[in-house]
Amino acid sequence: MSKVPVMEIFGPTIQGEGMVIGQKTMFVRTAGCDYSCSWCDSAFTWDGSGKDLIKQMDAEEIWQELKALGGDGFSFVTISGGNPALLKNLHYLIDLLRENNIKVALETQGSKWQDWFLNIDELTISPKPPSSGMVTDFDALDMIINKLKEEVPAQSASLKVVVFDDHDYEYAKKVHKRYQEVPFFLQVGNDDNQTTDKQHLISQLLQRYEWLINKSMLDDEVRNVKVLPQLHTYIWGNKRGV
Ligand SMILES: C[S@@+](CC[C@H](N)C(=O)[O-])C[C@H]1O[C@@H](n2cnc3c(N)ncnc32)[C@H](O)[C@@H]1O
Ligand SMILES: Nc1nc2[nH]cc(C(=O)O)c2c(=O)[nH]1
Ligand code: SF4
Ligand SMILES: [Mg+2]
Repeated sequence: MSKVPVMEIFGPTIQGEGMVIGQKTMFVRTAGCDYSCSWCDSAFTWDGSGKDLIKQMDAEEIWQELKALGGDGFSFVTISGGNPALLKNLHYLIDLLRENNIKVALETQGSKWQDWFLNIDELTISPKPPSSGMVTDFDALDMIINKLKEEVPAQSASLKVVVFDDHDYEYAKKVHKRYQEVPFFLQVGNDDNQTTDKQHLISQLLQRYEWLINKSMLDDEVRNVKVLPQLHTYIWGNKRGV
């Protein structure tokens, strides 16, 4: 059977980000990423610090672990990473979840295509702004968005750009203009993803959220946008596995 590297399985919790924010969901976080964003809040999936936690698991083992944690109390699973789009054989898990009437969401940065994207109910593509230190391959992203447009209903995919500063905001606008027909989300960047001082973190994040709201509300060129925080950080701060 085909195995994939799993970093953590957790839940039930709320989806804290993007198009289905607030949704009760389980999470499967895969290991490994082709990027190394300066502010990655899940760097343990790729920087070596979490390597002892990685388990090679097949679809059935992951499903059993999800059920052991979530019992009968879930109908939604979110796959994140790292970049789960590096894993060609993830389709075994996606198919097994769907056979069990589970809706599947997946988070990826839009650097790599997999044919199984077409079987994801809620696909979030999160291209990375300049503050990440990464450079977007717009040829790859064009290809991904075009394929999705041809094959699946527009509502099931969305673009989510994390914004830390003015440069990131300009980048986000460029992405929105390029793919106007794709639902577009701006997300507040967390630039202090190590602190355990939750109250301080929340007040910082609220200020950043207000900044991002003000900026986009005053911008006539950005009309159809949803501006969101990372909701889970307001409840649990930088805690892992929530
Ligand atoms: C950890 S990534 C994993 C999935 C995929 N590699 C990606 O980046 O889309 C999940 C989401 O968290 C976002 N994220 C990571 N670090 C963040 C931070 N410090 N502040 C806000 N969002 C962050 C990413 O932009 C992405 O949308
Ligand atoms: N609650 C919760 N919501 C999330 N949405 C996206 C997450 C991620 O790390 O991909 C995430 C996460 O780690 N926790
Ligand atoms: S692409 Fe996602 S997982 Fe990879 S480094 Fe960037 S934020 Fe982290
Ligand atoms: Mg996260």
